Amino acid sequence: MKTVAVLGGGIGGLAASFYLCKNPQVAKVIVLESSSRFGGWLWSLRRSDGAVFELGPRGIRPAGAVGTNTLNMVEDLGLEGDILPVSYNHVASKNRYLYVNGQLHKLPSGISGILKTVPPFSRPLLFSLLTEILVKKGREEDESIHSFVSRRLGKELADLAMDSVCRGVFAGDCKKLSVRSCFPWLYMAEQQRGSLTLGFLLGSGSAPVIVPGHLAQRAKREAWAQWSLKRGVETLPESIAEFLQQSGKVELHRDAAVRQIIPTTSGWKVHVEDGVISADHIMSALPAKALSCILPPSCQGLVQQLQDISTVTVAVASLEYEGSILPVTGFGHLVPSWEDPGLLGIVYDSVPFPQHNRQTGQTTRLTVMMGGAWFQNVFGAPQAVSADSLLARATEAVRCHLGHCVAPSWSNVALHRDCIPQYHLGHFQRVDTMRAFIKNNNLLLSLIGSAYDGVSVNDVIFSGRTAVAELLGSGV
Ligand SMILES: Cc1cc2nc3c(=O)[nH]c(=O)nc-3n(C[C@H](O)[C@H](O)[C@H](O)COP(=O)(O)OP(=O)(O)OC[C@H]3O[C@@H](n4cnc5c(N)ncnc54)[C@H](O)[C@@H]3O)c2cc1C
Ligand SMILES: C=CC1=C(C)c2cc3[nH]c(cc4nc(cc5[nH]c(cc1n2)c(C)c5CCC(=O)O)C(CCC(=O)O)=C4C)c(C)c3C=C
Repeated sequence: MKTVAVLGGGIGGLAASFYLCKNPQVAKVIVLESSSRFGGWLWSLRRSDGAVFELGPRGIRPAGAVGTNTLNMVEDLGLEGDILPVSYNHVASKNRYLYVNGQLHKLPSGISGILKTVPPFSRPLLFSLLTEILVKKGREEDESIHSFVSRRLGKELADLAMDSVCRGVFAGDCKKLSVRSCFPWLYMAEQQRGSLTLGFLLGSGSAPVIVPGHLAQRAKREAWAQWSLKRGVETLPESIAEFLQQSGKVELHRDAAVRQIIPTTSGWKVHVEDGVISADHIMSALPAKALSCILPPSCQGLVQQLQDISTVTVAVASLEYEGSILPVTGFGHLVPSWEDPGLLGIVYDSVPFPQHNRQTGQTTRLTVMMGGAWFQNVFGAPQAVSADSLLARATEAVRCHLGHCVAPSWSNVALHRDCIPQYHLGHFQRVDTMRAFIKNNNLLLSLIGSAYDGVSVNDVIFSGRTAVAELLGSGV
């Protein structure tokens, strides 16, 4: 019977513990989290008047195997009654904007959208998609997202669309991010079908098969594009923690920073501030740098690779306005890096999730996100930036982009240091090298969380499930 130490109580560590806990081969799970709360970046600021402001993820996509897997977990936790779905027909799914040349532009959607020229683009999307079929397959093992999309679909789509999408998923620079690691389905479509258009039409890659439960079937039937929970997405880690607590098999430790881990002949010694814990196996759901700092010198090969995975800092300004202030309606808008490097975009939170508005009176909730890969250049060192200057920058963006000059009635600024890993060129090799090091040195260690195999909440939960299946050799 195994004792497994799970390092990190973000959604990755909690998801791994959830799957471990359900497996009869596991006797005990010890979760060690350095901060005073579980959930990591899943963080919902709840006000006493009922308003909810998401400081991290705000909507989770149900699509694909990883989306189905998360919904199965949500159903298992009994959270079905708390779900807030947003369907593909909802205005928040249909209307997404780019802020280009000082104006908001609705992105093309539906068949008619790809047939005509829609500004800021200079030709119909269909033209780029058809000519793409004739483009030769790339020969590089990896390529930046910008280079890949320029080569296949043209520089305009790379500069406008992909530049913005990378800021809205990785807060990152598409000229540095790896297409193979950030968008594996794009890479696979070219590899297997020789074209993104054909890959999209005919399918490519081999997705794992996850049997959908009732909730995932409902999501498909009702065509959900994304979902949240009544009291915010933080309800998910809270419910997992409650489930783990009730299992009787799991010890949950907050304020328990792991200082060092040392391999022994049969497992590990895990050093925390006030003692040492023995474990047969470690699942690390820590940020890559945090893991690199606690490994012993004998793991130098692993330490260097972990340190090479960089991260970026994002400032999140949550703003509440009285009344309905938006000139357009939709999910929000993204800003390409050449338009304004420091301002990533604005999410119109009250459009997809009006249920999170204050219960009395009409309000508009917005989130302005700033920094990312451009943080240092635009704002300077994160530790020296004041919340007031970030708030001023955020309200200025609302004035400039949305034409609303009145100050917000409530605001909150959060600085998320090193919150999102950057899968730069060669990331897949780094991850392969690390896993080979672990295998060759017989280390009883699994690497999970956003640093390796995908940054979305779904990917991170799935990484926990995969690690447990690999450890215990069975379905979970
Ligand atoms: C602003 C923002 C918006 C996002 N939006 C979306 C979105 O819309 N959709 C989506 O799918 N994803 C989104 N994401 C991404 C997603 O939220 C993250 O990738 C995911 O939550 C990462 O989970 P994790 O468990 O891997 O890491 P983390 O949440 O970073 O958890 C790691 C944990 O380890 C702990 N820790 C660190 N060092 C130690 C130590 N020495 N000992 C013990 N514990 C330690 C930390 O305190 C933390 O709790 C967003 C992220 C951010 C920051
Ligand atoms: C720190 C990372 C992120 C920032 C900054 C961010 C800002 C931001 N995002 C949107 C719009 C969308 N984001 C979507 C999904 C999504 N966003 C992030 C991270 C950040 N977003 C992640 C990790 C994901 C999950 C991606 C996945 O594969 O599931 C979506 C949904 C995507 C879709 O349905 O196609 C939208 C839309 C804006 C406007 C914004 C503003 C700065």
